[in-house]
Amino acid sequence: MELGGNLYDSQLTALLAMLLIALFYYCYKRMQGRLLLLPPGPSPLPIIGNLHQLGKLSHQALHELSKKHGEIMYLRFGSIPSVVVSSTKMATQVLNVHDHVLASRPGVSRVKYMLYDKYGIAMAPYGEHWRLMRKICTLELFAPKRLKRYKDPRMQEVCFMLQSIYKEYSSKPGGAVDYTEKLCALGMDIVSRMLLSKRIANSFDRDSADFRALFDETLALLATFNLGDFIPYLAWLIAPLGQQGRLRKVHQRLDFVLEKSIREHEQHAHAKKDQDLSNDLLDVLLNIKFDGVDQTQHNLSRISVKGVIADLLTGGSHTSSSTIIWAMAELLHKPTLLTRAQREIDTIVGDSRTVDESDIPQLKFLMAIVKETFRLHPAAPLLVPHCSVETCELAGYTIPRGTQILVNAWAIGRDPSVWQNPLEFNPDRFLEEHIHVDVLGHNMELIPFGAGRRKCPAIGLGLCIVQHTLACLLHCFEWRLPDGHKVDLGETRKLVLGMRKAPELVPTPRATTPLYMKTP
Ligand code: HEM
Repeated sequence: MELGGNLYDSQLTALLAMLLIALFYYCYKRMQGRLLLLPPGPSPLPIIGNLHQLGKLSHQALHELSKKHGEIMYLRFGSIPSVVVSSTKMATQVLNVHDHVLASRPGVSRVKYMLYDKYGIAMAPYGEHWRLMRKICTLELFAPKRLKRYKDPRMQEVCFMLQSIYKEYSSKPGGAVDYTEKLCALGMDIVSRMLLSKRIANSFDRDSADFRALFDETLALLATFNLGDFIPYLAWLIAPLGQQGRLRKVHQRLDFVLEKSIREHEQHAHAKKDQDLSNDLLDVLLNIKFDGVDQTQHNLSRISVKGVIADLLTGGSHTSSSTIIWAMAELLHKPTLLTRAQREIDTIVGDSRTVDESDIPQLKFLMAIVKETFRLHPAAPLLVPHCSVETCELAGYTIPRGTQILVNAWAIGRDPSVWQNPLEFNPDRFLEEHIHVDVLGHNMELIPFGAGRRKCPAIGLGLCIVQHTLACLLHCFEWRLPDGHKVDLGETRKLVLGMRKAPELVPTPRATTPLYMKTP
């Protein structure tokens, strides 16, 4: 009893001490805020700051707040000082004018546990390591020559998906098909074949099935809201029981699977060289040598190889599929657009072959549909958080060092001062008034891949997967909603921006459905 009482007293004292420290820190930050000219924003509460104002769809909540507080706002998420920008002008300041000081990433404890923290690319702080990783991605992994080399596996995966839609149609003509799961599997398998030469979604081998389950668990854990990420000094107190342990366990399993893949690749490296077999991206990473500070040649460290692979699987798998799912939903919502897109594809491609990636530049309306989808439904509505490496001035306000910067690409895509009838899905705007706007980061009004130093290094690949897959779906099948159904364009936010309820769709093969698809 005595021992229990003492333990209780000491826990209570520790808690009170923590709360006092938190209160002191809160007062100190408020005073500091008054001394510095910080951007305007809603008043924070002690300890949690503005977390209570985020809701489930933080991009929407921040958009609403920006209507009141302006295009640049200062908030605190727990103990994380944050600036949110919501206009083309401010995005230009962040991603172009001050890009060199705002191109770092904030540390998030879950990423430390789950992925490889600063050793990969996506969450690496701005500095030498990130520069090296970025160079490798740009010159080695996603260079146009390399992308061309992986065209066949991409085409095979798209055909595999179309075939599986046809199979499901044949087994229950007139019934809805699970096309969203097929698209998610497609996104994963295109990336995993490029990276590891194997499918992790559509595979019957046990290792791949384990990999997929593990990967899904990793993504789910990364997407879970965790108060401890925002109030790290109280994380031990508020983390759900056992969560840290679970994160560590999943990471250990992921590490084991990646380690196994690396060992297999190392074992086959010599045989591949001898037989001149084509390399996957893991082979490329394992073969990379770079100049160390002492001008000697070093291999990329093992933890960096695993970090980059984990980042590419995470960043590359669901981004493309969610965009295609949104595009299909918008087209079913406005079937005249769907028919127009099919007519265009039929004219360019005809009915004797499937769409090839090289057809895309001629499919102007299809490209406009994809841009319009990116405008209204960017997969990463707040991009990936940036962070300031030093104190700087933005639009006359002070942005202290270590501030998290969020760019609300979702809000910018709906800004009525840029887009006429912004909420209307109207691809024609990209054939008329906004014909010169691209998604490559040149035009700040449309930045689904970000812009500046940290923009997505795989824009070419992401765009190609979305445009080509969408064209194939429209070319091979007629699509309709089940009788009595309507499209619900509500959102949900996991790691990427998804549909609250993706519509069920019923396919019917078209005259253009290739014969090979119909043969078992
Ligand atoms: C439709 C598809 C995609 C979209 C919309 C998309 C979007 C984005 C966005 C918004 C960012 C953050 C930009 C910023 O911080 O300012 C990003 C970063 C990144 N993306 Fe993508 N992405 C897509 C596909 C892919 C694919 C297929 C891969 C790889 C296989 C990939 C790998 C990465 C990586 C590694 C980063 C981090 C770059 C860095 O921090 O330097 N993405 N992407």
